[in-house]
Amino acid sequence: MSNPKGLEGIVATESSISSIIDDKLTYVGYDIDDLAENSSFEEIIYLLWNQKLPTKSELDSFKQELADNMNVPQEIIDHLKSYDLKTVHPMAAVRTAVSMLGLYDEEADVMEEDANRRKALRLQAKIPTIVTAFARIRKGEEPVSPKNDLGFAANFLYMLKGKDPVDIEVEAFNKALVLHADHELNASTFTARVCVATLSDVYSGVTAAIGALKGPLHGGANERVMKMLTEIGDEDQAIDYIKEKLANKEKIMGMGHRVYQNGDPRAKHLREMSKQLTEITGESKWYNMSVKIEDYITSEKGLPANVDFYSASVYHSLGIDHDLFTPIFAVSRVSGWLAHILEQFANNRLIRPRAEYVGPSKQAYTPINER
Ligand SMILES: CC(=O)SCCNC(=O)CCNC(=O)[C@H](O)C(C)(C)COP(=O)(O)OP(=O)(O)OC[C@H]1O[C@@H](n2cnc3c(N)ncnc32)[C@H](O)[C@@H]1OP(=O)(O)O
Ligand SMILES: O=C([O-])CC(=O)C(=O)O
Repeated sequence: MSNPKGLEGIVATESSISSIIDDKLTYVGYDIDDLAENSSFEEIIYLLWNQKLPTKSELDSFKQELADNMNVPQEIIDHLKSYDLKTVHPMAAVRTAVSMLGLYDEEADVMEEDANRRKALRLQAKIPTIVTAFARIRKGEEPVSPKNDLGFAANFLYMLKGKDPVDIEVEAFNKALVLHADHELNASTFTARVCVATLSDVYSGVTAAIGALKGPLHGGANERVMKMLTEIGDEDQAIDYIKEKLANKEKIMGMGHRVYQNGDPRAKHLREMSKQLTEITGESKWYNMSVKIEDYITSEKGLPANVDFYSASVYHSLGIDHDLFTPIFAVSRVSGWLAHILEQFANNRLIRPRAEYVGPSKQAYTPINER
């Protein structure tokens, strides 16, 4: 039995949602560079779920449907308020609240395609409300209801900060959402597909995926990148800090990728945004430090920056708390998870690989009082 560690290189399914071929990323065949420059995040969700770009009227009504579904049940807000607000990580809060959402959805266990699509829309619309409500509650502030006339990216920033965001913030945040939306069979998407392939429900699939995204080898890296930059503090200290980490065999967060050999095509967009935004905030040191680290790791270890590396200084420049970076990843990636869940249901078979047994064999059983 062949057994590549971490399933490296194994093709586990067919998919028509996104592809990574020769270091190029496409969503439904559209190059990520074109989408990043031109699309709204709502257009991307529509594309991933329907395998086509929307017309203007399709997009308008899709945006309206999302805006109409953003409110979450008061019971969930009350539940968020009941957590230990000093210690609970927002990613754990979101994972729990998304699972709870299923309890308040009458269609949670209805398995028809139309019902699954309706649930997908409700989930996509409500996750930003959950993330921003928790962010405010733990600061002693009341959650802010979404504004029906704002787009998805603007609404997130509005609900987070309680004031209308400026255009450059909305533009940057929208682009970050577009860049994080889907990524072939990454660990959290695979988790979602494995979960629903048992014919479990959409809420279970997304809850499982959030759990997988939370880890530092996956979506949790973006928060750790900012922790590292903050620890370094001064750009002149960056290389010494990195050398020490490498000498201790520690990984540099935001660097390296299982699939890309010559660089993650999303990183250059985030790098440019980081440059622009840190100039505006007067904190170019975060960008300069990141460039130094990237150059060093790339030349010393041949490892490219991944999507999590520059997103850290982008979100920091937007005034977002560092432990919200991974929940924001989930706000975007849920669009991809849901697309994959719908695709899995459309052509389902249980996902059940094998393990190569390497434990002891032919053991003689010893009764408990003789051990
Ligand atoms: C959205 C995302 O999920 S993007 C990824 C986010 N995660 C991170 O940024 C965490 C840091 N990066 C990593 O841990 C890895 O590069 C991963 C998890 C992304 C990919 O890992 P894998 O393909 O499994 O590679 P693996 O971890 O086996 O590393 C291979 C070699 O490169 C080294 N390496 C890989 N990434 C790094 C890194 N970031 N820093 C230092 N060394 C690294 C490993 O130590 C290992 O070296 P060795 O062969 O001498 O033992
Ligand atoms: O594809 C991966 O392994 C991780 C990643 O970059 C993503 O999920 O965006």
